[in-house]
Amino acid sequence: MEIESNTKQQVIVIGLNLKNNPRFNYSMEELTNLVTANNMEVVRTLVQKLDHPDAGTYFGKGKVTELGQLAHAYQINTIVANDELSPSQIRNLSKATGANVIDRTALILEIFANRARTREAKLQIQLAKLQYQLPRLHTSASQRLDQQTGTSSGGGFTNRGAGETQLELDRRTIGRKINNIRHDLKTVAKSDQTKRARRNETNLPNVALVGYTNAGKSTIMNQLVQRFGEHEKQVMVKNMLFATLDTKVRHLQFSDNKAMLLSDTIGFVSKLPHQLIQAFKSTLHEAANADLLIQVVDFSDPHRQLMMDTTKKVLEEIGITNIPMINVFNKADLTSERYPSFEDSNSLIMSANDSHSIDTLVDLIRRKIFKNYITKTLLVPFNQSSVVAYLNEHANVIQTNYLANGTKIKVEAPKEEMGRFQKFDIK
Ligand SMILES: Nc1nc2c(ncn2[C@@H]2O[C@H](COP(=O)(O)OP(=O)(O)OP(=O)(O)O)[C@@H](O)[C@H]2O)c(=O)[nH]1
Ligand SMILES: [Mg+2]
Repeated sequence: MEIESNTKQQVIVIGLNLKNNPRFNYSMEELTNLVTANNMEVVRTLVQKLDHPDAGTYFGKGKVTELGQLAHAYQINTIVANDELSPSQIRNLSKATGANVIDRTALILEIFANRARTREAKLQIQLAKLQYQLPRLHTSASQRLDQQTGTSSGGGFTNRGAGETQLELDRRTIGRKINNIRHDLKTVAKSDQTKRARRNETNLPNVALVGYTNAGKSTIMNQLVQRFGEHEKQVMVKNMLFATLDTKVRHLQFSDNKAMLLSDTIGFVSKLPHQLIQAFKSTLHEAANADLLIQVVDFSDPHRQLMMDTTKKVLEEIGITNIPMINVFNKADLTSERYPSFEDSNSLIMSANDSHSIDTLVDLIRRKIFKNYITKTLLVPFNQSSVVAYLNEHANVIQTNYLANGTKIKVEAPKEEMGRFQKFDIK
């Protein structure tokens, strides 16, 4: 549900531009989007150029004073920092400004906590939050963060009363909770593995949509499911960061009896908290096992190259390398670019809302994943009609003729599959 803008919590965002980082503006813009995604509103932005963050207060002394004055003048009681801060930086900055200080990691964890829907996603985010809180147990800022999160997400320790939660949070309790969650996650992972094994048995090509959050992955998934899958299996699309938090796999069936599995995955963002990397790893099995990755990029975003770099980095971080990838430069309808068109043979400029674009994308995907298909003409004796029936059901039958000595059938199938019918081969 949307909350009216006047009820949004107003915040000041702060960031350090270390050594004139060329990605700095992009990361500040991203932070603003993350703040908005967490139903808060950026009122002011304050940045400082430094070579290193101040070990005690993140910003340098003069800037901290300026921040305190700004917070006072605008009556803002929450400050969001663009980096992960140490517990003492949070404590000192909070004390010096009189405001609650949240760092980028806590913000992302908070968004995830509010979005998580499935049991696995909820467990993963609880685990990440506990790992974040463990070294911060005694900071006043973490108390406030606990109080905020205590009311916002379901499941686990967070749905108890805020005061009670704080009292309970000693290291031992957290340690025990972490163990319990790990145990629960193993059980969930086991049932997922079974499902995955069942899917792998089908031997279908696996294609995964990956990329930066809000690029249009789920929209593309829905367009493809609508045409080639079961209509009712649409996934959620929303104009917000991290709309998708769990991988969804759909079976797509083409009219020529070829089929594939398509996975929609969680979106990426830069400087992903390391506590969340494991969560990403476990929800990205499908991408890790894919035969083809489709990287979806918001082509209308001026930072698209940095977003692609982010995707590359996150994929590397979670160990997904060496899988063939095509690029979909989506949302071209918001630009003056002609679409659908190819930037190069692996990069399609398109719009998910345009059916011609979707056709072109499907062609591209099919060219990549059905490379191993070959066409043969077979002559199957009439007493082996089950072979003809099998081919009609599982392969792409292009032409059938009934001759005196059997059924002549021109058929397209994967090379390995075709080997089984070699004895009927007449060409
Ligand atoms: N104009 C335009 N909007 C698009 C296009 N594709 C997607 N959108 C919109 O972009 C927003 C995000 O789309 P999603 O499909 O949810 O994006 P996503 O990549 O799945 O995002 P996450 O799940 O957060 O990673 C939605 O408001 C879509 O309607 C497009 O080609 N053109
Ligand atoms: Mg999505």
